Amino acid sequence: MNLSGKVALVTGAAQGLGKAFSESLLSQGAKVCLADVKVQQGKTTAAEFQKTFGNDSAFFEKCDVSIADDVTNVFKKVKSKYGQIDILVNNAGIANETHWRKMVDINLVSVIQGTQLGIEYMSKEYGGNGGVIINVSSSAGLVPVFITPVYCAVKFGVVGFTRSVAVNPRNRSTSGIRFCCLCPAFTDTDIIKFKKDSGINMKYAPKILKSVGINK
Ligand SMILES: NC(=O)c1ccc[n+]([C@@H]2O[C@H](COP(=O)([O-])OP(=O)(O)OC[C@H]3O[C@@H](n4cnc5c(N)ncnc54)[C@H](O)[C@@H]3O)[C@@H](O)[C@H]2O)c1
Ligand SMILES: CCCCC[C@H](O)/C=C/C=C\C=C\C=C\[C@@H](O)[C@@H](O)CCCC(=O)O
Repeated sequence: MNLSGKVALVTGAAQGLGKAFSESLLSQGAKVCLADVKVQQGKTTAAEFQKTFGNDSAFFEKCDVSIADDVTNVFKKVKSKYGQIDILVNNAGIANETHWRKMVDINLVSVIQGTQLGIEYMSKEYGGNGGVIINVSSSAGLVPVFITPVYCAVKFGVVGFTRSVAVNPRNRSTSGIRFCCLCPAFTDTDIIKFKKDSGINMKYAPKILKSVGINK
């Protein structure tokens, strides 16, 4: 696919799946804003991409998606630097059942805010070019996972929210935006290196991972 002339905003892009999505977009010609709360990792990733794809191809912006002003700010930054937004990937996420309110904010509330801002910036109805908004849920947004009930709840929420926005007749007819929800299965990134304070039952987590071929 040729994405030259297109501009993407990817949250949680410093590492893991967000980094991989960004690299794929860049390799197809898009410019990418890498938004993440991890400053050092984000800067390193941006420098790596600038070296491969060109200085103006990517930039890092510090953004904690659980802070509403940070999210508003990152959209403004992309618009002022690249002039438009065509592709939005609401990807940032954590797995932590202890700090579950924070997880709801990061994994669900920020996806809702990001999608609403995406519509504001991208919809043809408001002077944008249309495009695509991709919300990253999980296979755990489709099936129950007893060791992570809150993670499951928010990922089910992302699926329900995205599907509802996608079938809104107004969005379908006039926005020019496609709304997609990704539900990846286990992928070997930091999120499945369950930290001790994550509240995720370490007795069962490795067994579930092992059942899909990941030995942790
Ligand atoms: N790896 C898997 O098995 C898997 C499977 C299904 C879905 N997912 C989802 O994919 C997405 C990416 O996860 P990953 O696997 O790459 O894990 P990861 O931990 O490697 O990456 C998550 C990224 O999100 C960032 N992030 C966390 N909190 C943030 C915040 N408040 N503001 C901004 N950025 C923040 C992190 O700094 C990190 O760069 C998540 O939404 C996750 O739930 C992952
Ligand atoms: C444990 C979730 C942490 C986050 C990872 C991420 O989002 C990926 C989740 C993907 C899928 C999860 C599927 C879990 C299924 C289990 O409930 C169960 O069906 C597996 C049964 C294993 C067995 O005993 O055979």
